[in-house]
Amino acid sequence: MDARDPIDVRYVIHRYAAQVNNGYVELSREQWSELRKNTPLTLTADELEELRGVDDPIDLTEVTDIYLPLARLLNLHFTGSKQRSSVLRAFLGKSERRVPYVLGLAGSVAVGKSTTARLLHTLLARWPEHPHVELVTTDSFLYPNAVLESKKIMHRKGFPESYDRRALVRFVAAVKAGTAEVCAPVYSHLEYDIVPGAAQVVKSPDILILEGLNVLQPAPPTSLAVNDYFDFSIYVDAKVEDIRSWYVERFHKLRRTAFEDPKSYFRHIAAMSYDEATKFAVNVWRDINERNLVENIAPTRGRADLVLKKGADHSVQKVLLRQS
Ligand SMILES: Nc1ncnc2c1ncn2[C@@H]1O[C@H](COP(=O)(O)OP(=O)(O)O)[C@@H](O)[C@H]1O
Ligand SMILES: CC(C)(COP(=O)(O)O)[C@@H](O)C(=O)NCCC(=O)O
Repeated sequence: MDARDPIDVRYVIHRYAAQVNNGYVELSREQWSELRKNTPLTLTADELEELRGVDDPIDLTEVTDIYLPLARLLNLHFTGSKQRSSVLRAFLGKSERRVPYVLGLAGSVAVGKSTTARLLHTLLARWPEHPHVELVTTDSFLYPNAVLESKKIMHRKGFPESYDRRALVRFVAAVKAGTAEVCAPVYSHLEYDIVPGAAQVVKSPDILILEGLNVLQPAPPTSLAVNDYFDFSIYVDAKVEDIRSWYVERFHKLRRTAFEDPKSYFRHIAAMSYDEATKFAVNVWRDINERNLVENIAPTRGRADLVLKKGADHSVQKVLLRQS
């Protein structure tokens, strides 16, 4: 074909545009919020108060504009995957089997993943078909501090090597396979460690939400990654400078609340002055969390099906949705 052929030129422009957007369609907050259509708000302000994380200013407008369109999209996608799985079973001449739908949720420390995860947990469980939804955070699969210390990687908590990746993959595979009860360990933010002997029992959910820093990390060669089991994935994104200030502000909030608990790993921080605590938080952010964000987490953003881009005030300003 002649390179100057107008059709060919359009094709080239289309290819270029797709490359620029990396396969995503980008929607402004206004465009996205219109996609709520008639999805009902099933949450009260008091219930939202219970779900939001420390220092997360989320309100019902954010739920209506951002999370209801997302719940609608997930409902359509969930229905589509159920149909695809039925078609496959019918083709194989096998009886129907419920295959759990797995939703991955990634992003930096302090970006607000846990609020998003808890909110989706509640909204999805309130769909008319009342699916059984379970939420698991990947901190459950961090190695205990004693193991991190023996590996000399205590300062790398949250980096890919600080997780028992195989145990996490085995856990998700067992849930996906329809196992009646699958146990996950339990992590305590207060004690900053795995709780010995404690377990979260996941009982054959219709939907599993798996939230964590590294859920979009690719697998080493010849291994499987947790995201191989995902039906849909979301990355919560914001500017590094904004997340840094959210981390430090939250640290000060925790200093006056959780850190005052005698069981808190960070109880010595409660006795520090404001300036000392700021210095401590800024150092932890810079040496651990920002480094992990830049080196490991942000590079996985392009693997997500949907990216929620937050502005400095924590509200979602843009949504990127993968088209294919
Ligand atoms: N040291 C801490 N003590 C008590 N709670 C904490 C501590 N660090 C984080 N949290 C809480 O744990 C949850 C997960 O935090 P994090 O991993 O930073 O993810 P995100 O902010 O994206 O939800 C949040 O609800 C946060 O408020
Ligand atoms: C526990 C975390 C690694 C998050 O784990 P996730 O559930 O995302 O796998 C993180 O909240 C954390 O504690 N990071 C270590 C550095 C810090 O204390 O901020």
